[in-house]
Amino acid sequence: MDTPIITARGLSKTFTVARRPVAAVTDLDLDVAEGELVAFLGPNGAGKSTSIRMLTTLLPATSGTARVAGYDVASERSRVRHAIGYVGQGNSAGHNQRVRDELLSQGAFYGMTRRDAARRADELIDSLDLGALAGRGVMGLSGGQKRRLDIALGLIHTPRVLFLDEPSTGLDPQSRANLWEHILELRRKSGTTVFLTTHYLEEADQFAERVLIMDQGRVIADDVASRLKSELAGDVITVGFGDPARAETGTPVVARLTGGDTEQVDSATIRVTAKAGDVLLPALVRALDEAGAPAARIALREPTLDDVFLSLTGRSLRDTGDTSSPPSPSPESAEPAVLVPAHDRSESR
Ligand SMILES: Nc1ncnc2c1ncn2[C@@H]1O[C@H](COP(=O)(O)OP(=O)(O)OP(=O)(O)O)[C@@H](O)[C@H]1O
Repeated sequence: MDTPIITARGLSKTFTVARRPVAAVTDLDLDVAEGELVAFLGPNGAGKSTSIRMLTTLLPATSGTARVAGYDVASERSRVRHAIGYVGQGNSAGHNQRVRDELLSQGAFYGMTRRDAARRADELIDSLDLGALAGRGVMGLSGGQKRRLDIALGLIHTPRVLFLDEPSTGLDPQSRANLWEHILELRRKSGTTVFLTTHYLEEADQFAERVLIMDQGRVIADDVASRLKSELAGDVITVGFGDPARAETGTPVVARLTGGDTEQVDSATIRVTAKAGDVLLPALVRALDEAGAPAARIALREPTLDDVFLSLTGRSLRDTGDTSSPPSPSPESAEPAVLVPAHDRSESR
């Protein structure tokens, strides 16, 4: 990798809650290349937002170091802030300006001339499909429209890196798909590095070039989604035998061929996980026939990132947190949706 645009070494954050230490992030090591699209995936409380908030200078680390766009997040905060865009979990609902004026104000925060800000605002209005809304008040926008505006606000100063904390949480599926189209299009055009957190497994799987899975403050997997799935989880094979006696005869055959632990679904159905299950299936069918326990039906499901999480932690991502609705932010973490360089409200923490 050429000089990474984001690096972290041993980055850690411990909060004190009711006089007890809470290790939110432990020893985060990270290298992100310029132009990469990286997703942080993990259950509620895994430490994703805390990591992003440290990388964006919103929160000082307890220990460790990080550099973003060539600058140290602790000693060169202002330079980091000028080089990055940050869109947090909140949204811009509280603002009462019109959409285009909101963008111009954001440009002014970054010290842009009015002319430059206007040119860039119009560019973003165009590429984020906000044209019909440019003269509308921010308050009246829908959730998806507000998120698109947030992203435009995060990009007004043409940052090299864009951090998005759960950009699509709370949006309906159509607005999520639309938002992603815009994120991908922006990337295609500008090559901006995008680092985001999400609860949605499918999003990370489909759009991220690299997925970091976080659990209990630690990164437990870091690779392209397809390799995580093929190497850390297997295909899920479900074999239905039609009757329990046949299942009893067939189960050891399935276990031997797949080398996996079989799991009983019901008295006549078992499930097992196996690598390259599609290659295994014909032999499995033959072996069961020969053993006198022919399968009545066989289903094969390719692994998901949830299976990866399950194989790494023994828990399902879907059980460990609500993946469909936004978590309520703790009062301590309440902050603006979009970072502006003038606000240093997290400095003292
Ligand atoms: N400001 C804070 N004060 C005290 N504890 C905090 C604070 N912010 C986060 N934590 C704790 O740190 C841990 C990690 O939280 P964090 O918000 O980083 O997780 P997350 O993976 O982003 O979760 P979510 O998906 O719910 O946003 C949790 O135990 C959380 O309660």
